[in-house]
Amino acid sequence: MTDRLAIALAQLNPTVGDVAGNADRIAQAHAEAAGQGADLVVCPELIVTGYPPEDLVMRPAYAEACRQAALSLAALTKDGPALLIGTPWPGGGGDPRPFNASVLLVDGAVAAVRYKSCLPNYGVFDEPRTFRPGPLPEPVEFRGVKLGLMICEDMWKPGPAERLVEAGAEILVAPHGSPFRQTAHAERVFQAEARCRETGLPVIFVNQVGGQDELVFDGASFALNPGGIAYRAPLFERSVATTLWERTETGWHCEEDLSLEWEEDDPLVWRAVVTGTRDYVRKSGFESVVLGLSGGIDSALVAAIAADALGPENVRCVMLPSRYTSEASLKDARACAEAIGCPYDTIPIEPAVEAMTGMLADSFLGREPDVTEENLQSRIRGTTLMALSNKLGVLLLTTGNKSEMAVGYATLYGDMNGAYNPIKDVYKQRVFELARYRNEERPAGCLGPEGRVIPERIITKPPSAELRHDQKDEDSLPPYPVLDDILHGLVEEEISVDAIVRRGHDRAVAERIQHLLYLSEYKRRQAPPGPKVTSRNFGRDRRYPIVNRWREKA
Ligand SMILES: Nc1ncnc2c1ncn2[C@@H]1O[C@H](COP(=O)(O)OP(=O)(O)OC[C@H]2O[C@@H]([n+]3cccc(C(=O)O)c3)[C@H](O)[C@@H]2O)[C@@H](O)[C@H]1O
Ligand SMILES: Nc1ncnc2c1ncn2[C@@H]1O[C@H](COP(=O)(O)OP(=O)(O)OP(=O)(O)O)[C@@H](O)[C@H]1O
Repeated sequence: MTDRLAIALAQLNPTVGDVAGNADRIAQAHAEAAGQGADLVVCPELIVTGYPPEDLVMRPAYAEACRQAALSLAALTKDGPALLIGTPWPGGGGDPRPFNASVLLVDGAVAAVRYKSCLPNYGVFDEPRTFRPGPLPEPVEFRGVKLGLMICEDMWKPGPAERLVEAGAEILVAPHGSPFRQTAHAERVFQAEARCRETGLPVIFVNQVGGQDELVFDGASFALNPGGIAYRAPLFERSVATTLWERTETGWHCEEDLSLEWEEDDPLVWRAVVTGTRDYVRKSGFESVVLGLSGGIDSALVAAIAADALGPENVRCVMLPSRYTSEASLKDARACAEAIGCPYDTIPIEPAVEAMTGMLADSFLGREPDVTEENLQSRIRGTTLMALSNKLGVLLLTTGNKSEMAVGYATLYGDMNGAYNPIKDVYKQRVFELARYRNEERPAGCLGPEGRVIPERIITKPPSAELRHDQKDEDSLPPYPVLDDILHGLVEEEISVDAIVRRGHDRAVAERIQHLLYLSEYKRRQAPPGPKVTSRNFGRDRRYPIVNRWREKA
């Protein structure tokens, strides 16, 4: 039995499906932790496969490859620290779903395997679909110390911790695959404190970092003593840090090191969208991106995010002017590209607009120009940008904010073309806030320049799609503060139209926004993915039917 333990929190960035690469990442972390004098290295949930692996884990060959990779890592522990790693663990019996397991490797062998018992089935999670639940966990013994393993959701319910303390656990260890949303830190610490209070035991929380499709993992691992947080790991960065533990009269305690503070609000959201963009592009095998830079706020913000993610030299900005593009837009787009330091081209779309208009003249005979002609310009831009993507081997970023995507204010196969949308989960009001924030501060890990990156006029002028003369967004939509508040009510809060009217909104406006929200589900299902930053994104978090005649009256 030992009275001291050095436990490394390995906050790693795996790539889903890259089993060999993830095993290497674990081995590297193990070597670093060995250098720090660690006795045990704790990795995030399902680190061998990367979280969330979705239906992939139901392929027997995949689950078995993960298990084998986990077993082969035991060799590292012969002459080094022990390892706690997460992997799917096939269960047999005709059920294609494996267990979501934590494997303790000690002295070159498997010392224990424990399964996750509470499988989350809400929000973005649907684990009962792909994993089978395990029994309530029993503690595992390491150097005479009983560790209580709570795999992610097992920390979010009282049952597993209660069982573990009854069975003699001395330290609770919680490997996590917990995605970012603005409220995540508070939620996680709240749950860990609750388990700590109920059991009197300290908690080690180790989370993944990096982007995976629409999810971004912020890390933010921590150690919690019954007296409060003892250690905080960095945000959004890979880190391997060894914490020192001592057995005292009142139980195990982590030596305090609170040198790191966690940021809140704008810096957090900024780093989330940057991390999501960087990892989507890089993990998909691309180095650089292209986007249409219109002189408006949305594309300017996307260019700044992409430059922070990939370096300005890897963000190609293209102005695609039409007859409606103002002098101001031309100047603003160029000034923005210069401020960020991105390559910048101009490709006028007028020749294509004339050619398409001529081609369609007979078919459109006798019909007045309408939104068709407006959308044609957007589609010509979309096609041009996809041609650049094909020829130059760069991904196209799309730029529709959450407010626009909510009401369908975007053109299918036009400005919705693209691989990834960094601001898909950012309401328009927040777009302005983030632009102001980034002009004042460059957050940690960002590759773009210091100082102002978005010219002031882009932030202060009224938003316009410039698809016809004198067009303003507010001709078709309520002012953004009104629109965003109604949308927040309908999407994040899921409150009734009645409740929105009681909040002070006009009934006809609230009903119209609800109608547009339901109506444009078909567009959102065809929209590119983008990083989740709110409590409810369009995607896994909010699953509404496309064909839907339900409308609620105030
Ligand atoms: N239920 C349904 N299921 C599947 N498809 C459905 C559908 N209803 C219509 N459609 C199809 O969708 C088409 C209509 O959609 P779409 O062609 O996109 O066009 P639509 O939604 O009619 O127009 C695009 C709107 O977005 C605005 N816009 C465009 C570009 C940029 C911006 C901006 O500020 O960022 C704003 C533009 O001013 C206009 O108000 C229909 O013609 C039909 O083909
Ligand atoms: N003249 C243009 N040159 C290049 N890209 C354009 C141009 N006009 C529109 N786009 C692209 O289409 C997207 C939709 O833009 P649009 O100007 O219609 O409305 P928006 O949502 O207000 O966006 P932004 O604020 O970037 O202007 C833009 O973000 C941009 O990527």
